[in-house]
Amino acid sequence: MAPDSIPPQIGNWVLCDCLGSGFSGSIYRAVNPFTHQSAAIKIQSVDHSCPTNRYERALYPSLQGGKGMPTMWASGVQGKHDYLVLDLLGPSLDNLYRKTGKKVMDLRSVICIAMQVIERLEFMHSRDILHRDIQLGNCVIGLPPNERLIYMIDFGFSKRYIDPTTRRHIPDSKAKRDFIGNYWFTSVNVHCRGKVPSRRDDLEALALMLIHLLTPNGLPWTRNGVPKTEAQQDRLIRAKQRAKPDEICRGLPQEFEDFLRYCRSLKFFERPDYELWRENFAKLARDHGWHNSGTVDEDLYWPPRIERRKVSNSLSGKIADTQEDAPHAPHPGVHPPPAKPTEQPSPAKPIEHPPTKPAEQPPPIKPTEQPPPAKPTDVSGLLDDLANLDLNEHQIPGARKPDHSPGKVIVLSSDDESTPPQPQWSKSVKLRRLTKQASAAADNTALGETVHGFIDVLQANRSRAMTADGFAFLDTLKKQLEDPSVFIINSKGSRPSRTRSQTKALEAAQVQRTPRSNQMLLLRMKLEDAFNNSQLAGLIDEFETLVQRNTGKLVSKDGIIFLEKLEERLKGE
Ligand SMILES: Nc1ncnc2c1ncn2[C@@H]1O[C@H](COP(=O)(O)OP(=O)(O)OP(=O)(O)O)[C@@H](O)[C@H]1O
Repeated sequence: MAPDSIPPQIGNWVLCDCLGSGFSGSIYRAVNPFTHQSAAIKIQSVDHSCPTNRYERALYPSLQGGKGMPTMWASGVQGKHDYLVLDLLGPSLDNLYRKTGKKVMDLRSVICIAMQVIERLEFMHSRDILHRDIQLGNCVIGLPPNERLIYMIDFGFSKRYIDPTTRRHIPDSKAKRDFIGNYWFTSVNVHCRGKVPSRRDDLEALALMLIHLLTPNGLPWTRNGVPKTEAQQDRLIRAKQRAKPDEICRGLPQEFEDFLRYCRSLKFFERPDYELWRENFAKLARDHGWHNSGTVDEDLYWPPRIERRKVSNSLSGKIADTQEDAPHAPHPGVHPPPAKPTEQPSPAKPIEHPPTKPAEQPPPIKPTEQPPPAKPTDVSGLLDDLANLDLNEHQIPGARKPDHSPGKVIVLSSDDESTPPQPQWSKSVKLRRLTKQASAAADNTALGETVHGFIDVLQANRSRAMTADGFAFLDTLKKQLEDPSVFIINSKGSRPSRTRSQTKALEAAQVQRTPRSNQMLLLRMKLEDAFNNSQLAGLIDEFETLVQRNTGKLVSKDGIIFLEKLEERLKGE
């Protein structure tokens, strides 16, 4: 049952058991009393600092109808609760893997996962969307009869990489950026080098996930759990960056090392050859005598049926591990603490959106019933395995345990937020409030207002130093501006571009100045020339980099002028 702070019914959906909670909120099984349809409802406080439900809501329509993409049946805001109603699905690969109690997963299952997830990513990418948080917990299987199908979930960090208006790929940037993703599988380029994620990075995360599944005790940098201090994070980054493909893939079929190398060889803009890699993995399966695997995704056996001789052929030395029935060594990692909803429900009317396209849906069940058990199939052994799996217990995984997943990470900055001195506190509170306002802003004018408030806060304090809260505010601003599917561009926001001679005059003026203020001046010029929200977001990114480099992260007078100009641009003044 939902806690008191969450109403027993949201929209047309009566809440039942809690399925899990994560970074952004909680997920409940829910039933529509009128149609008896069951679904999963993902609930997030509208005040959440990272409104991932809003981002997901904007992206889900583009993914509807795709194989292994959950259907969004409804969504809206009721009182303080932002909700998405999604297909009810089964356990995640993480749950299933741990349930087997093995140290490695059998090769056949890993190949099936590889082929299915490559297909999912191909589909997402064909719809212009990057997942950006590939991990075991975000791959789930369906409920019977779809228990062999892997679904992708959690698009809270996803992003369009093709601008819907210009149809251009997002630009690469040399500016160091904060990392979004998870500690374990996010690619080296994104996690360790601060690069902009693109299609290649989704695939690299998959490659690392597959290698992790085949490695006793997992990838080397995952063995100490999720880093809690900055020093631990740095150590993890170094270990990930240093690990050579041939070292982490030692003893595995060559395809896995080749796949990792292939992902790392891709250029930022390059389209991965999904078909080639599905075929490579299908061939690997055929080489092991798993002939049906040519048709790939129908062949996911779960939990893995260990075919001893075949696995031992290719994974010499690992077979002993796969057959071990000893209690499973904990699979290291950490989950972010579950978000505890604290808001009182409000009687506000829910806004429901009809689903774009109905998809395979588990048969409707009454609120108190458990979903039906797996039906017998003619695939030998599958039934036994599913019976052992105890799906009833695990299709409703409950609150996820700590220490089992790479968790979701948004590193905002290295600023120390702990125990701020007293005068800093009110600055911090104000900045957080502004961040909330920015994330709730519905147009550029409202965003401009928050920039105005931001300038006031910076100037009202004796120090114009940027704190972690300040960077968090700018990051929210960027996120709003970067995502055209979420954000509405203010029509007054466009402005005539400067003439060539004006630009020349400005360029001439800037050489008279010091190099750092040159850069800030240049940024101001670019601000005037920017013609869409996404460009403004890029400039805020550059602004942050410049401020980071300043001694004490001070915002210079030129920096304040930049912010004032930004406010003007947003308000269309
Ligand atoms: N459609 C669904 N059906 C059944 N269970 C689900 C569904 N979606 C999510 N879950 C469960 O809830 C958990 C959290 O879901 P999700 O990853 O979407 O939320 P999140 O708050 O973004 O979590 P995270 O912190 O992992 O990013 C999942 O791992 C899964 O166990």
